[in-house]
Amino acid sequence: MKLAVLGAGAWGTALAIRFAGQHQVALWCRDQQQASDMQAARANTRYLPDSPFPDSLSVHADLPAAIAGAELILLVTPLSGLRPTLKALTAAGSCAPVLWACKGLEAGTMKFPHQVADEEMPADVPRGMLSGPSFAQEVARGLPSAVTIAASDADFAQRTATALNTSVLRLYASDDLVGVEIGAAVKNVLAIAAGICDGMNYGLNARAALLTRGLAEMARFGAAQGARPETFMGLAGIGDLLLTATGDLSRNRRVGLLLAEGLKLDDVLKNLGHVAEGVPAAREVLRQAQALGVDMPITAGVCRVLFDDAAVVDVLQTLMGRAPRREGE
Ligand SMILES: NC(=O)C1=CN([C@@H]2O[C@H](COP(=O)(O)OP(=O)(O)OC[C@H]3O[C@@H](n4cnc5c(N)ncnc54)[C@H](O)[C@@H]3O)[C@@H](O)[C@H]2O)C=CC1
Ligand SMILES: O=C(CO)COP(=O)(O)O
Repeated sequence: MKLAVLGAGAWGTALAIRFAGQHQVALWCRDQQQASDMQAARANTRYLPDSPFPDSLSVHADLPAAIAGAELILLVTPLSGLRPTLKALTAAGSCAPVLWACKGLEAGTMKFPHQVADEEMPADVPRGMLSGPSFAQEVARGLPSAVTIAASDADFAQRTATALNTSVLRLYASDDLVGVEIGAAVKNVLAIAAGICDGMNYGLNARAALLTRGLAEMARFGAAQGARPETFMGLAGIGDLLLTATGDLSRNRRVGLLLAEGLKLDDVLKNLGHVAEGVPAAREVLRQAQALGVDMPITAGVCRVLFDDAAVVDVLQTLMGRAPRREGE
């Protein structure tokens, strides 16, 4: 199959390398200089210096050239690039199916990626999301991983999972697109919380409680939007939550660790050198939860630390001071 991967950060590059083992892959990078550098080095020296490009991977700075003849487009910019990139695809007359791999809700609109896609893509073009526990560095190195392809069109999800499956990247199919998108957005917020918790040395008990109650929050938010409960027990729910909240390769967890050291958010983001989707997602998830009347105390606490300069000890006191309740609530 001929694939186009749009976005040459860590994740787009890792997916391009992985799928180039079996397919012809065109990797699009919006920056001409970075594209030339990658072409010359046959590697993404900025994000994945130790993972050389297979011969079947070509690099492009020109979008129409990258998507020419593509049978499937993987859109792997940060979430802020989803709408502009979909607009550019539509302007270029593309009607190839699209899978996005960016995680979050659109900043300012609270929209899920599929809602943005519904606004920007022709209605009949198949679309969905690739998500799940997958650090770019490990996927690029060919370490074993498993992720989910979700689409409202179950046949499209299954066909695409079958076509892209490799011996080191196992693909599962799901038709719960909104559930998978919610897992992806909320787990990043919870990974920031886990980083704060570990950075403050609150202990392993605290982290286990935080993640369990965080998962309950994720599932409540999902239930209010018609997602299936079992999705949150799957790769794109608890799977990605465990990885991101406990794995030190996570940028979102790192945000939390640095905040716990006392750094201000602006300095944290400057130091990171990568996108941390949990930061904009926290605000959008909380706004949407409030609009739906869903209680998300951990997300609210993360927002207080991120945007209101609240002291972590005060947020902890608020969380621990809540009235006892039944665990299923
Ligand atoms: N890195 C990882 O392990 C994983 C990342 N993701 C998701 O993939 C998305 C991308 O993440 P990374 O590649 O890791 O980010 P990154 O921070 O490594 O790189 C982002 C890249 O996107 C480029 N970019 C920014 N806006 C753009 C736009 N409008 N059009 C084209 N390119 C644009 C930047 O120049 C940069 O090269 C995020 O939503 C992230 O949550 C998902 C799974 C794993
Ligand atoms: O989504 C990811 C792994 O599945 C990557 O998480 P971070 O963006 O926190 O690094």
